[in-house]
Amino acid sequence: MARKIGSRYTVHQVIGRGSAGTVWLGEGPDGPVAVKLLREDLAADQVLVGRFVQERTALTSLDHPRVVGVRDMVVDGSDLALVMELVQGTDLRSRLERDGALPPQVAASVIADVADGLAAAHAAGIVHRDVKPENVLLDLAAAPGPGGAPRAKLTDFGVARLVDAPRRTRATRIIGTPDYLAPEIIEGLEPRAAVDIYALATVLYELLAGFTPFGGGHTGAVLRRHVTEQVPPIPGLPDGLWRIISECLAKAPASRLRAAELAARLREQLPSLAGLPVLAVPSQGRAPAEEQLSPGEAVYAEVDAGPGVHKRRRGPAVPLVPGAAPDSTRDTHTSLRRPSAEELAAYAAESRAQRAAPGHRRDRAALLRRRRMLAVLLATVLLLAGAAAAWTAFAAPEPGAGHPARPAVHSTAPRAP
Ligand SMILES: Nc1ncnc2c1ncn2[C@@H]1O[C@H](COP(=O)(O)OP(=O)(O)OP(=O)(O)O)[C@@H](O)[C@H]1O
Repeated sequence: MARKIGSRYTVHQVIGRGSAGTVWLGEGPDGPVAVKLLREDLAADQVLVGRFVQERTALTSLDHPRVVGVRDMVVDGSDLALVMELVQGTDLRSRLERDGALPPQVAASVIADVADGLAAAHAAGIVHRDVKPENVLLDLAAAPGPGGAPRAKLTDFGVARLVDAPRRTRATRIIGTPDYLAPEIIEGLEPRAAVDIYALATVLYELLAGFTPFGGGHTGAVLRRHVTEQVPPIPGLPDGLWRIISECLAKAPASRLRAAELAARLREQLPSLAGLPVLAVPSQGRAPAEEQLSPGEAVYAEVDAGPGVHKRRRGPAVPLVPGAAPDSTRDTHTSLRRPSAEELAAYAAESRAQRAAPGHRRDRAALLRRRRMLAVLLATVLLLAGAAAAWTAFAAPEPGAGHPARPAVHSTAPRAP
């Protein structure tokens, strides 16, 4: 069923749904387009409509091959629509769900593409603020890159900014997707370009390992890990790639690479990654349902959408606006209470205390004891094996002497007379 959007566009068919609206396949004066029709309750929000109009120039003028172009923004009666370049392909989340982790060269190439798009946006003063696999589209109509990697484009520029109207960005709330949130956002600082780098490095980690470095379990626990924990290493990951990931996941925003540097450093690695298979990484085993929250974590594990929603990792979308029904089957933007400075300090103290706790120390001591016993056992086995070999060599009887346990070795050469 065709439907008119403004005076210039017609939409025919739904091609996707997100938490902010529905994406349609459409037609405009210059050919096919994708039209994101924002939800009615968002379209009725006058503050949002005002921002929509305000942001029009910035968003429509961002023109880069690695960014899904916003062609137009339409405000028409109750319709609020973003008209976009149509990408023939799929999004990175669907690819991850279908195939699991990607070979290192393919992962690095996809992320280098997205970093190029981010570099253009950052140069134009635009921070994305919601970089995640859902917002990376794979252009399957374009010729593939190194190792057959699909060409990637970053989308949803500005949607987080638009919906993030002033009344929703009270100092006490965070909007974003917990697994990809930079620590400084959790700590209440203004999001700058470095938050996109942190989120993109998290996506790179996820493409390589099959899971995000700090995700899993309760939202409160995820946020605490971003602020207090070190990035878990990925076994078998080449050093060059690991260094890039660690630099971009630095807790201090100023220590992270810039987008253009990230793209260049990843491309330098591509030749050495050729032919490497998908890494076999054991999962972190953070089961969402069973994880027990510490008292500190419970403090900010509170989500607008209602009790229980934050317990799911990949469940129905958490809507951007309280009360709206999620219309996607995927975890997406989350609005949650930002912890105060005191709560964060309490978190760090809790983490330290947990590490120093007698139980933790007992576990560690038991582990060390087990390791020592194993080492002693191994040394004994080696010693015995060595002794047996020596005995075998020295105690071997002379040819012809015979030995009850060992047959003599007879030479087949004719004996000298
Ligand atoms: N420009 C486009 N061309 C082709 N398909 C698109 C385009 N934009 C979005 N889509 C498709 O529509 C789906 C929904 O996109 P949308 O941006 O609304 O949601 P999302 O990013 O998955 O979630 P959220 O908006 O909640 O973050 C995407 O998964 C993608 O498959």
